[in-house]
Amino acid sequence: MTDAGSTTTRVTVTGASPYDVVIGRHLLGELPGLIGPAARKVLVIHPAALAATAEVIHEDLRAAGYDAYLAEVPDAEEAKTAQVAAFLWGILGQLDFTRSDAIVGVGGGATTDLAGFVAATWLRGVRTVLVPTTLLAMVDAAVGGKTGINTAEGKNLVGAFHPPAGVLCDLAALESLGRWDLVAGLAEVVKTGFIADPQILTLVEQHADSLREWAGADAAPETWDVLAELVERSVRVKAAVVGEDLREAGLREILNYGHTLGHAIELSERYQWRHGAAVAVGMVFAAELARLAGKLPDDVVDRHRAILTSLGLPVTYRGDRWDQLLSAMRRDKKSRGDLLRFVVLDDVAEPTRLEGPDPALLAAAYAEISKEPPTRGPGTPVALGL
Ligand SMILES: NC(=O)c1ccc[n+]([C@@H]2O[C@H](COP(=O)([O-])OP(=O)(O)OC[C@H]3O[C@@H](n4cnc5c(N)ncnc54)[C@H](O)[C@@H]3O)[C@@H](O)[C@H]2O)c1
Ligand SMILES: O=C(O)C(=O)C[C@@H](O)[C@H](O)[C@H](O)COP(=O)(O)O
Ligand SMILES: [Zn+2]
Repeated sequence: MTDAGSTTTRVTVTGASPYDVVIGRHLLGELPGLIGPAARKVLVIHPAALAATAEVIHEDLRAAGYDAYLAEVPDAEEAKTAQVAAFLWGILGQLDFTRSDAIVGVGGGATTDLAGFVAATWLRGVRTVLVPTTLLAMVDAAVGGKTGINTAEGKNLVGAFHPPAGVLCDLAALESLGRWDLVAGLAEVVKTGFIADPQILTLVEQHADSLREWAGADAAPETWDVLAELVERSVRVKAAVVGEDLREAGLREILNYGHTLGHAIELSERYQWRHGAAVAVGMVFAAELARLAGKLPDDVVDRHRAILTSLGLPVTYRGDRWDQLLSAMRRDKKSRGDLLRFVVLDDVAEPTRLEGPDPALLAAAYAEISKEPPTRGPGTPVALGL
């Protein structure tokens, strides 16, 4: 237990409908204020793992005078399907939800992506408040209004830009978060460091051991303090970027660093790898690509491997999947026609784009990160990607 994050920080995301990302502890009391007086009905969407938190929210909202309802959805990527979205549309329809009503998403990034998507599409858009409960959702998924679901062909292929009315990052939620989910969230934190905030990289390098061994409620106060600073720094970067470019016309693409290959790996693994683990491999691939293109110095590529490995994140992927991965990467949202486009770095905090790289360059970069396919013997950890 700790009092880290006991002070409340508000980061405003600017744009047509500005909103606050609130970071602190014991924030649920802020929910009615964010939902606003116009709503009468509120649907609280959550996975089973967050049932107790969702029930507290449900009771609070009822006490505040709302007609509140709970909808439990499948865990993790199982939630990000057209079938689950349709299940929720059915509930909203049966409950006569109108445009003045609201949706609350409580959970990790998969839940907030789904809840945001359902809010974006119900009656072409209703108010949504997000309560992220994983590190990854606090620093990235719940902020910025990118919502979506997967299809059989790939990750997040269906979605909408629909900013929330507010985001509550209650750090106390991280007390119950498992070690590998914390580490997966750190991959996006490290991404933010490489694209925009070198101090994040320094902090992670200094505290990698205690972060990797995340002990939740039993973590040392110093580890909590570092985590609170990492959340705030990451949210500030994300807020600044999406405040300037909500619809990913240009600048926002930098947040996709490592995701071109990362999403292809997630598809290849049928979503049994954590998102952050796939993005970790994707960042090393992007770094190798930039190095081979004569952009990125060797030491920055080495720094990618060192920092990700120190957290226990993967930096290689099986060598026998290249054709499949290349084909999946063509459906990346940054592609334009036949042109594959990658976010790469010229240096730390100097993101740029590499457009239409030579296929031989891509294959050479992949050779730098590929390894033999794993043997699935007894004791081989599967399904983690970590
Ligand atoms: N929209 C965006 O801008 C954006 C950004 C980054 C990632 N994403 C998406 O976010 C998803 C990954 O998010 P994630 O890493 O949070 O995964 P997740 O939502 O699958 O959650 C990981 C696991 O943690 C559990 N969990 C959640 N909160 C918990 C808590 N407080 N205590 C214990 N267990 C808890 C969940 O039930 C789940 O099993 C991916 O679908 C990715 O595409 C979206
Ligand atoms: O907010 C963004 O923009 C991002 O790209 C953040 C990513 O971490 C996130 O995984 C996002 O969902 C990827 O978006 P996509 O457009 O590549 O599906
Ligand atoms: Zn991501």
